[in-house]
Amino acid sequence: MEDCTVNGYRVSAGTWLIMNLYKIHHNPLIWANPFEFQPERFMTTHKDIDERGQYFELVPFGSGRRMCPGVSFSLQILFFTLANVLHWFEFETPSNEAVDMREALGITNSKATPLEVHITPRLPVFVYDTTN
Ligand code: HEM
Repeated sequence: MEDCTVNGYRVSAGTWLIMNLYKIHHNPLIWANPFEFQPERFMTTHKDIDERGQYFELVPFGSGRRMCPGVSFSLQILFFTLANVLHWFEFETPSNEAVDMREALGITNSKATPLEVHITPRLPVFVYDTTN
């Protein structure tokens, strides 16, 4: 290990660096309306961005040698679970009001207000019978 200079900043050997992912993921130079929940941006303006640590604008799993080893597992399970839940159930807010997508401050990302939803089966009843 040795001292180095990154972007004009002198960093002494042994310094602990903690990335501010919140700032990176809300950079208005990269993300238009960074505080708006716009998942469609990943199908339009940012459709070619990859979340596996190669594009430093979006690094939810970190990057490099210490990045999350659960990345492939997580991406498969997330899509699989979400697709299943949406296929099996209908989701509605109590009076069909819009979901408040504001965030609360914290180490992990959580909603500012609790999510209230009514969940109803959308398939014929016999499909949910796991004893068959
Ligand atoms: C959506 C789900 C997940 C997200 C967003 C996530 C995110 C992260 C992030 C940001 C790091 C730190 C990477 C770094 O220091 O650069 C990390 C580390 C780690 N993650 Fe995940 N993770 C997820 C799921 C999982 C799962 C399912 C597993 C295990 C089955 C896992 C195991 C680990 C381990 C062991 C580390 C430490 C790696 C190291 O320090 O060398 N993660 N994860």
